Amino acid sequence: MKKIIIAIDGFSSCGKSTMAKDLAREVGYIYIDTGAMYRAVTLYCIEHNLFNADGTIREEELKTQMQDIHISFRLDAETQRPVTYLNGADVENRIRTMEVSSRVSPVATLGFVREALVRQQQEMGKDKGIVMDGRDIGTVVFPDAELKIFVTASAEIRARRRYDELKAKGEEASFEEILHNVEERDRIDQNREVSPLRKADDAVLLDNSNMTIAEQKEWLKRQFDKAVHV
Ligand SMILES: Nc1ncnc2c1ncn2[C@@H]1O[C@H](COP(=O)(O)OP(=O)(O)OP(=O)(O)O)[C@@H](O)[C@H]1O
Ligand SMILES: Nc1ccn([C@@H]2O[C@H](COP(=O)(O)O)[C@@H](O)[C@H]2O)c(=O)n1
Repeated sequence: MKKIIIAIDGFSSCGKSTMAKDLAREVGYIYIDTGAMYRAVTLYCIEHNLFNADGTIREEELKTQMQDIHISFRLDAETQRPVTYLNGADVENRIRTMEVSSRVSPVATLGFVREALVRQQQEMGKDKGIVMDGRDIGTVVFPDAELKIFVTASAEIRARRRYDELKAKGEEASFEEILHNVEERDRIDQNREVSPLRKADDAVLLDNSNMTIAEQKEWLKRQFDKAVHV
């Protein structure tokens, strides 16, 4: 069967990685979470004092240090889930904190950061057989992807899902703070100059506000089956 590229874009916390990961596992494709890459660069900035006290980024310093930032993914042998590594260290949990979530979107507005990460993402998908999720996969990273999905759901539903997830993990979380973060990231992602978040003209729109995880998984598998049998 021919191998294709599946680009899944959409708003923050709408279930992109859940459905992308499930599909990749089912059809034996590689899964890449590009948000994790922007989060890893943000963690690097936090740990190397590249944020000023007012929250702005020391852009020139980050630009010269981009060559020192090496991001990779490895599959956890036990969970079979991808784990994000930054310069050889497992940062999977550290990139999911509210601190990183609240600082990542400004980092992702920087053209030189995007150029470096997009280059790596294109290299990862050069042999196809990949499911990649993010904000610009169908528009910029793989404009010729055979299957493009754009996912959305109401901000309240997305924040509620993230809140429930954190609570289930036993983590402190405020619903209001999460809702604010989700809305603020959407605003920055949609309005940035470089590669703003938007639906590609040829992407299939999915509003999963009233869908279960199982339903959206089946829906995506049907889209995949159609795309590979063209
Ligand atoms: N249809 C659904 N119904 C209920 N919960 C869902 C659904 N889809 C995903 N979730 C849950 O919502 C949360 C966010 O999902 P996920 O991490 O896949 O979103 P995302 O779009 O990849 O987020 P981000 O933009 O932050 O990377 C997770 O807890 C996930 O289990
Ligand atoms: N292709 C992408 C992926 C992500 N971003 C930015 O990173 C933030 C975190 O992404 P998550 O998928 O983990 O939520 C996101 O809010 C974007 O600012 C991006 O710009 N392009």
